[in-house]
Amino acid sequence: MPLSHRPTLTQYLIEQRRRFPGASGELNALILDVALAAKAIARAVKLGELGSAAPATPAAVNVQGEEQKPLDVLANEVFLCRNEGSGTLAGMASEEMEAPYPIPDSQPRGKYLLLFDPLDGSSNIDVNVSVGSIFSILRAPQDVVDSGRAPVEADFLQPGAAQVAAGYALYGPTTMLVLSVGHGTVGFTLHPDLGEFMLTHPDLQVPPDTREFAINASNSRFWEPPIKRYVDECLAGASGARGKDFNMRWIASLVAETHRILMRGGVFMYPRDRKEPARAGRLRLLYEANPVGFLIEQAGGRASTGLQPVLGVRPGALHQRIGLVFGSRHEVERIEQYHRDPSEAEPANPLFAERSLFRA
Ligand SMILES: O=P(O)(O)OC[C@H]1O[C@](O)(COP(=O)(O)O)[C@@H](O)[C@@H]1O
Ligand SMILES: [Mg+2]
Ligand SMILES: [Mg+2]
Repeated sequence: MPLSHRPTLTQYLIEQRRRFPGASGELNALILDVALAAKAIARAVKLGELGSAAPATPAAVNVQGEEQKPLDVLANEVFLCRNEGSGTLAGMASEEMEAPYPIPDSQPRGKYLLLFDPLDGSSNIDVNVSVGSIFSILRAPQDVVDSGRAPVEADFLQPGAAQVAAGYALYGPTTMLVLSVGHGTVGFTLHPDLGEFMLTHPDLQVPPDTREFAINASNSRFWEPPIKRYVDECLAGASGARGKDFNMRWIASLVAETHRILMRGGVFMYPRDRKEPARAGRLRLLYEANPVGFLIEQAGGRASTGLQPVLGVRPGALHQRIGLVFGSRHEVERIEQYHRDPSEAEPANPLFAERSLFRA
């Protein structure tokens, strides 16, 4: 399609509002501010060592107990500054901050809550591999809107199914914005000269079947039996129970893995495991699992904890972690089936078990 005919993000949002009159202009304004934040972060990421994101000395540690990269801090600041004055928000919550961020009294308040992982996959920055930003938009509870009080943690603890919109920006060879406002999942590519996100992927669909899986295999000795079984069967390939060969990928950047799956299918697993029994998983429910789950399900895929749809989980804490499995529907359903049926949890064939590469 010629560039002149491609809708911009603004045109797409206006068109959505015309087709689905329930969507308000406030939501559009909020999404455009998030997109502007993404453009600023994309610019900082592209400058790399030439940019101004100075290393903290000593290295800062965030509420997750993880070392903060300078770009984590900068991306967080950009999200806060760009969105606090939008007039669309009652409050924000970030993976990088312990408590919710109240909108300053000097700024107008709105009816939405914005939750974000300002820079995802930040362990990849130094090696120049794709990173991204993930965001989730919820409605603030009515009493927050009516009273104008600052939202507290409990106001953010809504299941993923309640999301009004979710998306991510991917800072890769091209900068992309992938978005769902609840009517499918679409992708925009940032035109570097025009500075506009142009609609390039108007109807992303995750194919129901795949021969590609992604998991951090260094954790294999901690996996629970259903995941061990699934991965062993993939590795056994054409000679095993599945009767076909599989390919494996691991980028260690959730945004990049999600994007691959939206482009060509696949299954991603960061399941609950026995590595740190007190921790329910690696990924954060509110900033990672829910927005990714929303995008994947809106594209016809499936997102699960292994035991239940992730979008149905009622959060218990702002920084709650969770096991996550998502992607091509038939594979995710198979993994859920392995979780439901403990008698099937270990492979029956001893020869197959012996051959397993990842058996502890
Ligand atoms: O290093 P691991 O254990 O493979 O974990 C990788 C996972 O951690 C994350 O990087 C977590 O995100 P952050 O960079 O925002 O902390 C995910 O993007 C990715 O899937
Ligand atoms: Mg992350
Ligand atoms: Mg992060």
